[in-house]
Amino acid sequence: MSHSFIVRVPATSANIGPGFDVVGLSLSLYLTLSVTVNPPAPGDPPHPPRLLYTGEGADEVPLDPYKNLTTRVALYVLRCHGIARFPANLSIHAANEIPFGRGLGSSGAAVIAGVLLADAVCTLNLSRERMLDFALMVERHPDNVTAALVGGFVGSYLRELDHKAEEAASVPLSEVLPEYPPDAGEDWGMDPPHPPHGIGHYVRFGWSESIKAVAIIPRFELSTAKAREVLPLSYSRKDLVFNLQRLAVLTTALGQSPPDPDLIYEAMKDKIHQPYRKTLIPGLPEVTSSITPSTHPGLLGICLSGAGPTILALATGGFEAIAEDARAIFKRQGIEVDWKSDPLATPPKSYRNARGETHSSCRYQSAGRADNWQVDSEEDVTAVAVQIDGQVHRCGGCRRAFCLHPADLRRVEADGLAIVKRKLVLRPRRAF
Ligand SMILES: Nc1ncnc2c1ncn2[C@@H]1O[C@H](COP(=O)(O)OP(=O)(O)O)[C@@H](O)[C@H]1O
Ligand SMILES: N[C@@H](CCOP(=O)(O)O)C(=O)O
Repeated sequence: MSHSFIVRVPATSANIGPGFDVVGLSLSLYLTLSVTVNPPAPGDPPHPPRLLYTGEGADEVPLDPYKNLTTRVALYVLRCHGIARFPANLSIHAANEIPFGRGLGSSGAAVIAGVLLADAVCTLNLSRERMLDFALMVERHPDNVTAALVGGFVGSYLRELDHKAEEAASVPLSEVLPEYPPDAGEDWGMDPPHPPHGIGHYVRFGWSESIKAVAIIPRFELSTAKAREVLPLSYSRKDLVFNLQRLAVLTTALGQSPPDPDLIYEAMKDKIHQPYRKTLIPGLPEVTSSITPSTHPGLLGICLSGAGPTILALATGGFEAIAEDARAIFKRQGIEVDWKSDPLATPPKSYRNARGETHSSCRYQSAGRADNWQVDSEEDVTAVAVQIDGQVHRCGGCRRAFCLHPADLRRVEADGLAIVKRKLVLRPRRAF
């Protein structure tokens, strides 16, 4: 019988000003993998994984599963579990809404999608923590991958490892994800470096429902690696204290209702990365200094998103004026931008399963096991199976239904997807 499931991973905005390499916020733009494993037809040899890619990055992303970031990460996770290859007759359609190299966590999402793909396709039953270990072997700052995996506004740190574990976690990326030569045989790249256990630790902060995000996205790419090269190796105590003071205030201030613009605007300033990146992003200092809560009512704070060049504004209103004025500043520098606000907004609701693990909200909630969900909110959850392109999709874990929060259910309905099975489950206590 054929088996299909969907993995859905959100974009993220890292740093939020002072939280360099520490905080991340998931956003409502997604990388979605529709995955099908078909049994081989009698007499047909099993075919290798087929990758189809649409949306952002489609013209540049490799479709060879041994070269594509998501499938290479999946293969790395499988090989750490002694599984040499993907299941036969695997087809993956990646539909991507996250632009590459803009500071919206496209690579973090691709890495998390690879870990979730491996987990679902070979039923590895990895815990959230173990998934994070694998992701952190590839993307070594935890801010994006953690927010992409668990959803919401999160802070994370990397545990201090003992010498042996430190060595294991510091192997060059080329050994974790080796480039596959064209003649790579089945055993090639086997026995990769395994991640130490418990590398990353995180906490989710509160988020005021009235705060929305506006992303102002310049039409040029800036690789995160390049934007990290311009950063110094050491900082003055004054600059470190400047950031620490603001970060401590920011993580609580963004959860308060109503949010306080004066407190948040100042708390989103930074002296650790943005001043050094302004050479790569003409217009950055003008945008962050001239768009303020007094010039733009509704604005709470404004910063570089991740390594840039996207600008992230947090606001309760006045989205268009913020974005259009930022556009005018960039235009004077000869840079065109696109901007998105609602539904690029509140972090998705998250769900907790019986083991207390939280999952980022997926439209079809399939990025993990859907068994025995405990729901964070008091709202009802509906279990559905949906039909996409004539195929019925169910949860990657229990394969019986997706568990949808009402907002996600409305989105499924708005997308016009055929819901082939539906059951209302009020705060489920056991698998259905
Ligand atoms: N969905 C994807 N599938 C495969 N590779 C991807 C995907 N998303 C991003 N990448 C890779 O990651 C690169 C961008 O990563 P990076 O420079 O860290 O920028 P950012 O994460 O801010 O978008 C892309 O150029 C591409 O090589
Ligand atoms: N903390 C990192 C975050 C990079 O995020 P990305 O979305 O640009 O990949 C940094 O600032 O370098």
